[in-house]
Amino acid sequence: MPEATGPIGIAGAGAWGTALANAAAMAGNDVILWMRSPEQAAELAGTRMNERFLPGVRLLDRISPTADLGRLASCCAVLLVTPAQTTREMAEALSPVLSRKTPLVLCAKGIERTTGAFLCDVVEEVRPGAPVAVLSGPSFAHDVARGLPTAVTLACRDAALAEDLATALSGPTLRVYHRTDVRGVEIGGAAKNVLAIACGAVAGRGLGESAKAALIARGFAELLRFARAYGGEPETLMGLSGLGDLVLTCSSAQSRNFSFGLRLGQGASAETASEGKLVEGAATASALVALARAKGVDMPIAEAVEQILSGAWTLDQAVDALMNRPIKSEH
Ligand SMILES: NC(=O)C1=CN([C@@H]2O[C@H](COP(=O)(O)OP(=O)(O)OC[C@H]3O[C@@H](n4cnc5c(N)ncnc54)[C@H](OP(=O)(O)O)[C@@H]3O)[C@@H](O)[C@H]2O)C=CC1
Ligand SMILES: O=C(CO)COP(=O)(O)O
Repeated sequence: MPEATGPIGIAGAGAWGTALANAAAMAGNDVILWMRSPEQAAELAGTRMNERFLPGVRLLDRISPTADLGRLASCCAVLLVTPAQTTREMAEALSPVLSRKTPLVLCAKGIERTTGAFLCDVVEEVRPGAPVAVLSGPSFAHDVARGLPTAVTLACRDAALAEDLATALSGPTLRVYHRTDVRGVEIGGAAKNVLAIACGAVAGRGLGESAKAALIARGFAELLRFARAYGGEPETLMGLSGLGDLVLTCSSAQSRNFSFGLRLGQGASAETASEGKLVEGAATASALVALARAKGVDMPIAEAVEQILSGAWTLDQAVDALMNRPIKSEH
């Protein structure tokens, strides 16, 4: 990354984009925070608050909110923090704005639903040869924005760039580790959301803490199998962006994926359980399961989530199906 040659750009001013803007500013960077709505940009510039997505958190002075995508042209790196399913359209919009050398850091967690493509591959299709990185790990936006201690992983195939980006974004309360295993890091983030829906459903149905722990452990086995089949390194999945994020998301009602599952478990329909919030696991489940099937990877928990979301199974049928699988060796 060209050192200190410009501000950090953030595309997307939802909860995570806003939290990352504050974290990047706290790490000593000027930050340009882009959002699509000029009204929202004016409000953020005036009040220095993002009440809709991150209530109670003040934007640091080094952050410039804008609705002008062209302002990101001056940035030394841009973090893309819009929902996973908007990655292609955002990469296409950013492509003419950014220099070929500007790294795009993907912060969404998911798989493109319509094509089954990993998000890095989507971006490489749109910006062939331009640097792409992934930031993922256990990190609730509210925790990061409140300056609570958090650790995440940033992966880029270019090891030196991964280190530069991790260093630039690390601050007093956000610690960014770096890796070159882009695929492993993005798989961890995408798959844990689907598994968190299952954990939430178990909690919502009152099936007990033991069942939840079993789901986390067996879900992690699924994650490892899937990652191995698609070229992720097992060590990555054992780290922050795999096990770390799986445990966080599967055990807290702060997670939108877990809460969505919780409401499913309490009897809500898949249509109403999101309560209008972004639930990345629901958007990614069918693509994850299709990719698993294509390589013969056994992912019974992810399959059960997909069957519930598609309306093919009730939650009770899913539990029966999981409990009545043939007895086998654990590993
Ligand atoms: N929240 C968290 O704790 C964390 C979230 N993430 C990941 O970050 C990603 C974003 O999540 P989060 O910020 O929480 O989501 P939010 O729902 O809080 O915000 C989504 C943002 O994306 C914008 N957006 C939606 N669609 C488009 C589009 N088509 N073009 C441009 N902008 C768009 C929204 O703008 P508008 O208001 O105009 O619709 C909004 O600013 C997800 O993939 C999530 O998994 C990762 C780690 C932590
Ligand atoms: O990814 C997250 C924490 O690491 C946020 O999870 P949710 O999208 O489920 O809220």
